[in-house]
Amino acid sequence: MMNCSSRGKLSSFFRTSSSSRSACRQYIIPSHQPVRRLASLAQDVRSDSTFRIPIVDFGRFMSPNSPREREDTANEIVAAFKEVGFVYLSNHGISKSTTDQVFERSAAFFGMPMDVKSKLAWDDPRSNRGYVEQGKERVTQSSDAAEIAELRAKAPDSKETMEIGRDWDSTWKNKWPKEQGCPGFKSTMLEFFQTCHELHFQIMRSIAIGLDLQETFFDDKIHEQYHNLRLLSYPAIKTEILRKEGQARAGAHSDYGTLTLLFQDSVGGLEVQNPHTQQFQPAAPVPGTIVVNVGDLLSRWSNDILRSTLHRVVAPPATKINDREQMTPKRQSIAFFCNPNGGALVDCLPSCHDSSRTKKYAPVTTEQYIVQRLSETYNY
Ligand SMILES: O=C(O)CCC(=O)C(=O)O
Ligand SMILES: [Fe+2]
Repeated sequence: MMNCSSRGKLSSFFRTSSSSRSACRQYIIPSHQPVRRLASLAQDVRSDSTFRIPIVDFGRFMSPNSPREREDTANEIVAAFKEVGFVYLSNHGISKSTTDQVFERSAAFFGMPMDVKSKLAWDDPRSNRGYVEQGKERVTQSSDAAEIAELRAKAPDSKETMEIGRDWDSTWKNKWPKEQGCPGFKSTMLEFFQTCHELHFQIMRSIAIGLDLQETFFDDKIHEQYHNLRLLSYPAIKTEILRKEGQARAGAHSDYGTLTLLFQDSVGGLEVQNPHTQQFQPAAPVPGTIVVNVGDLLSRWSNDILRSTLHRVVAPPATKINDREQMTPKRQSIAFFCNPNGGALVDCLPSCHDSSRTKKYAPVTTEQYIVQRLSETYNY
């Protein structure tokens, strides 16, 4: 597997890809020279009937046929993030067997008895590690403590999660279950954490190119793995409960960091707000792809040129249990929340402001920003 020190040897990373296309190509040394260009806005996603989250073939970035193809792919990704804030990435280099194994170990974790999981409880937003039982988090855009507490009491998110951070942090320790309680859990999650970190690193390179920055602009600002791997489990629930006013598996929210890599099972229910009409549209699972979306810190870094788009998880088409009642099946997803380094100062990117577009936000460090957001939405 690739690590930070072997970043140059990307072809070996992609040899594990299921894509024969990427497997047989040679990695091309970055040749991008920044050129100032005006943002081009696609027009075809602006009505609800044409709204779509584009599918981008990331193999064309990682193992391109020409430097031009690589740059075109970077531009496609950035265009999607400007317009929609979301893309589906295909040929991303993470194999199906890897994600199957992560989903399987995640299901085994949530299947453990509650008293075992409770001993691993999440208890501090600075750590952001551990098990979160149903009702503890209410994702929302509100930052008013009283309003969030009321929402949490009335309509808590119907999900449980397990949060995992970098394992070598000197201050904060991951809360691992005992090996015999959930065999292979820790090693599977640690390997996946590294794999997702590496993919984030490459997507950020594509964003640098698409924003006319040096390709390596973000490298030393995102290499410390200040990320959060979140395993999500949404239990089966009567559909009528989910359809009540304000109820959802996860309420409408944006994510906090640079990018989120989202792996979902086949159940569905994820919806993304069309930023042009404010209507929520399904982001149905597309086999073999990862959903990637921009978070608030990257949006802020780019002076809102890249969109951090609201999304939520609601009831997908339901299964009937009798004439009157329907059941929404259980659902699993895995979100890898990518962040800049904790101490990185997120100040407007050089290519995102000039005399006609001034800086909208004060600089903030990643740590200040993320801890503030987490303390607002959790009850602990
Ligand atoms: O479960 C999903 O599909 C999305 C979860 C999500 O958006 C989040 O945890 O931030
Ligand atoms: Fe999210």
